[in-house]
Order: sequence, then structure tokens, then C-alpha cells
Amino acid sequence: MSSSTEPLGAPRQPTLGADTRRDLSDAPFLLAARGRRPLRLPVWFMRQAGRSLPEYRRLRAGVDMLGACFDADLLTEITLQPVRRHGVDAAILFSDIVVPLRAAGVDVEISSGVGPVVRSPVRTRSDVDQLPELHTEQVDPVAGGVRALVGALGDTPLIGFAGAPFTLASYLVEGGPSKNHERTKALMHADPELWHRLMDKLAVMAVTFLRAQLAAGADAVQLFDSWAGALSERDYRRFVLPHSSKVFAGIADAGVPGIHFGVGTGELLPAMRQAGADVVGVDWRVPLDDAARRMSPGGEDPPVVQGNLDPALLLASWPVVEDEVRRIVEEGRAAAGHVFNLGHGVLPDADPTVLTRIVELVHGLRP
Ligand SMILES: Cc1c2[nH]c(c1CCC(=O)O)Cc1[nH]c(c(CCC(=O)O)c1C)Cc1[nH]c(c(CCC(=O)O)c1C)Cc1[nH]c(c(C)c1CCC(=O)O)C2
Repeated sequence: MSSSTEPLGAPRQPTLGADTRRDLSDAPFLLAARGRRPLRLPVWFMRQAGRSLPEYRRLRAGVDMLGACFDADLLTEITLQPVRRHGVDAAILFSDIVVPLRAAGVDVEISSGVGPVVRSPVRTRSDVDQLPELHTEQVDPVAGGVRALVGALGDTPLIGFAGAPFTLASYLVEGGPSKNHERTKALMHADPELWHRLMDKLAVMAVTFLRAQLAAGADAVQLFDSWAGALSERDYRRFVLPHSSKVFAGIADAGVPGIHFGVGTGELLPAMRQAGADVVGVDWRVPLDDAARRMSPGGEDPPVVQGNLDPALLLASWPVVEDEVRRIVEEGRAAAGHVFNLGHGVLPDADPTVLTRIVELVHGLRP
């Protein structure tokens, strides 16, 4: 049986570490992710581990990005750096969305200042058929890092993650970062059968990668569909939603919160929630009260949201940042739960002391 027809979460996948996972049921991040109101509003930052931190740049000197992602000691230390420095309510695993592709044998590099570059783009039926399957043991260094992290993090939850099938497909089909995703969109419309075959393989890969992290003890997961906002809602529902739904279904037995995030997804928020997410990430374009209304127009079953400070504003003055943080916290009360975050990742030029101040401010506000 080929991998694309095998049921997701088949027995050869590892069990999900329910016996070893820490009991962090009082952790503010996990409470908020489950739609409860913790005493303290939780906050973490996408890309909190990375180039805004001088201690990160020192550790990474002379080590290439993907090399660091396969070094259990290094990825553990890099993941811990922002937790120590900022006092955030969650750690996010230091890794990358292309790690499972590289682990499976795809020739992909991360080029500094550019992003992932795929040597042989995937465009034909034979390219799709040759895309290798990911075997759990190929990401053993990542699992080793996760095990070390859950030992080192104390009461702080660890968020594991994977790239969603569409965002990974875009890198594979375009061969690198893309503004218009034109080859990807052309492929999905010109050959839907081939498109779904590719997406199916990427969904299986994401499930394998996430299950390895969950089996090692990750407390929550985030599915990054960073570029899904490039699609119309109609195309998203037809070409993407079924596959992202398979990813959430493939890890549902872990019983941990799942976050679903993309940029520019204001029109897609209800569909992204429907994929099976417990928490929906909102960038800076839509205020959180509006986002909650879009996902629950009648007010029944309100969503849990994460976001939505514009990362560019970290470079503005503190009074600007403070006003924005207060507004976002206020608007977040319209949702069932709010995990404070940026609307996208920390930019390399952000001043890390501003991030620490944001954590202190958020923690001092009424949730
Ligand atoms: C689209 C995407 C990628 N990778 C990721 C996404 C989804 C999130 C998003 O939308 O930003 C996910 C990712 N990549 C990285 C993390 C680490 C965890 C964290 O959030 O702190 C996470 C969650 C580390 C990284 N991933 C990367 C860096 C920078 C590389 C470096 O430090 O040398 C880091 C810290 C490289 C990378 N990898 C990718 C890009 C676009 C880049 C930036 C390229 C550049 O500007 O140099 C692909």
C-alpha cells in the first residue's frame, strides 16, 4: 500500500506520549488555548528563538540553519534562550517547516535572507511520485531535543509545529519563496488530481513530524500555513482545507491544543478553524473582536484566538507599542480565550528588550 492511501495515524506511527507528557493543566497558555480564562494572560512570540537575540547569533555563528535544526543540543539551547530572557508562557521548538522535507531526503537549503530553496522543484507526476516519505527515525534528533526540552522547561509548555501542506507545497512547486505562488495555483487548477496527490503526501509527512514531537512530550502544536492567505476562500476550501483537516485529525488522539496560523487570512478564518484547530492565529490586519465575530457570527461557540500585534511596530516607540498591546488585550476579550502574540514572526531588527517589556505589560493586564 502506498503512503498516500495509508490511513493517517496508522499503527506504525509512535504513540503519543500521553503516559510521559507533563501535567501542566494549570499553565496559563494551555488554559487559554482550551478556552478558559487563566489568572494571567499568556504571551509568546512567533520566531522568538532567532535573529533578534544576540545570544542566538553567537550560537549560530558558523552553523548552517538546517544543521542547527538537526543538532539536539543546539536546538534545545536555542529554544530555551527566549524563555529565559523574556519569561514567555510557552516555548516554541526551534526548527523549520522544511525540516521534515530535508529529513526525508529532499534537497532543500535555507538560504540566509531568502528562505527555503528547493534544488529540483516538484511539478510533474513523476516529481510528486518521487517525493520521499518521512520515517519517524529520520527526525530522531528533533525528538531528542523535545525530550531534553520538556525536562528543562519546568512549568513552561512546549509548542511543537509543522508547516501546513499548502505552504510546503508552495516552496516545493515554486522552488523557493514566492510572491504570487503562480506555479502552485496553476498546478492546483490545471491538474487537481496531481495537486491532491501532492497535498496528501505532505499531510502524511506533517502528521509523522508532529507525532514524533508529541510522542517526545510536546504540549501543543501549531500548524503554520503562512502563505494560505494568497488563496481565495473558494480555492482554500477546495484545494487546501481537506488536507490541513487530515493533519489535525491525524494528531487528535494526543488531546493537546492545536493552533492554526497564516498571514493575511482574514477571509479564511472560519475555514481555518473548521480544519480542526482549537486556536486560530490572527495577523494584524483584522482586530481580534472582529476575528471572533467572523468565526462565530451568532456568538455561539466563540473561538480562541492568538495574535495580533504587528511585528513592524516593535520598531516604533514604546508608547506606540503599549497602546497597541492594551487595545489588542481589550479586543481579545470578545473571544473565548486569547493567547497574546505577534501577528507574524519577530523581525531580525526587533529590539529584544521591547519583547521583554511586552511580556511584563501583558502579564500586568487583566486577562
Ligand atoms: C514560512 C516559514 C519558514 N519557517 C517557518 C515558517 C512559518 C512561520 C512564518 O510564517 O514565519 C517556521 C519557523 N522557522 C523557525 C521557527 C523557530 C521557532 C520560533 O518561532 O521561534 C519557526 C516556527 C526558525 C527559523 N527559520 C529561519 C530562520 C532564520 C535563519 C537564520 O537564523 O539564519 C529561523 C530563526 C529561516 C527561514 N525559514 C523559512 C523562512 C521564510 C526563513 C527566513 C529566511 C531569512 O530571512 O533568512 C520558512
